[in-house]
Amino acid sequence: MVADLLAHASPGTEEVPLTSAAGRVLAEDVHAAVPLPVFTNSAMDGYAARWADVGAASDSAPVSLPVAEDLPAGRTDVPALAPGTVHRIMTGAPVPEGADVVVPVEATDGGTGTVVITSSPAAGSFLRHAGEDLAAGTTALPAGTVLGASQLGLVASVGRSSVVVARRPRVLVLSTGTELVAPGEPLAPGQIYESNSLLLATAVDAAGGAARTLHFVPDDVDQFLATVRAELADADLLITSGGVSMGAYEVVKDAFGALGTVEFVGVAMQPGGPQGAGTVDGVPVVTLPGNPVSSFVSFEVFVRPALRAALGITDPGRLRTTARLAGPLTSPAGRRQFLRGRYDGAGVDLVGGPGSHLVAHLARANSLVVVPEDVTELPAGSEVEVVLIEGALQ
Ligand SMILES: Nc1nc2c(c(=O)[nH]1)N[C@H]1C(S)=C(S)[C@@H](COP(=O)(O)OP(=O)(O)OC[C@H]3O[C@@H](n4cnc5c(N)ncnc54)[C@H](O)[C@@H]3O)O[C@H]1N2
Ligand code: MOO
Repeated sequence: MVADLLAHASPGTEEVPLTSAAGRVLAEDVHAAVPLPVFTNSAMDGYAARWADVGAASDSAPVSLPVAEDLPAGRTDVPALAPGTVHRIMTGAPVPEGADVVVPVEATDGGTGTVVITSSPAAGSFLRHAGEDLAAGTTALPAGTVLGASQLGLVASVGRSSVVVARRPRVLVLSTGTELVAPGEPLAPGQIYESNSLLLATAVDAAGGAARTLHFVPDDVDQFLATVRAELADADLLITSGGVSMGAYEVVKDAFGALGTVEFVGVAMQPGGPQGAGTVDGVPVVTLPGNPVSSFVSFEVFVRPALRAALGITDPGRLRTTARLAGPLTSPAGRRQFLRGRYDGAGVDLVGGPGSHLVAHLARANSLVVVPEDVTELPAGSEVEVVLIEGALQ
């Protein structure tokens, strides 16, 4: 449902300089305007030679040859190599026509007028051939690729200074709850610090969206609706937290329920049971439960993959693996449970219990352990499905 809502919320594309493209998602195929390597060049500092001239060199029968040219990296006029001569060459310099081997400087006396070569690598050694990494005209990166360090390095290597990327969906984040107080302020009895908006905004940004946090509101339907409606026009998605369960003061459910365009349901999962989704004034809305772990897990399960799919990311889900449970667990029948875990590459330890208020335990987790609806207990050593979340293996 969230994926369907967001599929129509894709906010188009924009061209950005490569220097501000980190983390963005390619909206075009990037073609290689040049091959990689751009030209055949040396992998070693040494001497470009003809193997026929140097192949037999040894300590007991060294080969002495005149050095015809000096080729530092960046030299653009490279004369061909005449038989019976060598060119001194540096790593990255173009290999001259006629050369079929580079003899590393360590196998020579390092001479500049004449060089004495005491051994030669096999014919063809230490040449990095034009196009062996990427042929000119082929696709360097397809649309849907997330641009991290190595991808940006590649795009720069084929000469591009800008790229067309998906615009970031603008995501409004709004927490509700009369008990909430901004961090840094004093707490009165019964009050707690508001944390979901920062948690969700950070998760939105990390998923590729552009979060804007509205000042959280108390459990007052009119104030809630006024706050939302004042901002909605500039948003591609609204995420709320809190106010969706069965209590007497469920501001989100009361306000949006009356509109008839947002559906509230109980999902057979834990945490994250009470959920809502729909549109308000035509803008997609997802209403997450207020318990912080429930908000986090709901975002992971429903919103993150939908947001990333809307951005055009080829593989929008988290990496999943199977791992052996360090200890036993129990799980309620009929609900898919997402327990917090710490995965070490082989096994997974549970971090805290199933309670959806356990934020300190959540912060120590690097994975979610998925327990299917029909499983009520598992012994230590069982294989479980593990979803790797931020910070996995770190
Ligand atoms: N009688 C029932 N009670 C509850 C049910 C139920 O089915 N029947 N479901 C429980 C489940 S499961 C969840 S999850 C919560 C969801 O409740 P709400 O979405 O209405 O959330 P709140 O009641 O507003 O808050 C729940 C909890 O989380 C704290 N909270 C809320 N917002 C924030 C925030 N921005 N930062 C930090 N902490 C927050 C809030 O203080 C509450 O402790 O309902 C159960 N109840
Ligand atoms: O199902 Mo609720 O989301 O755990 O506390």
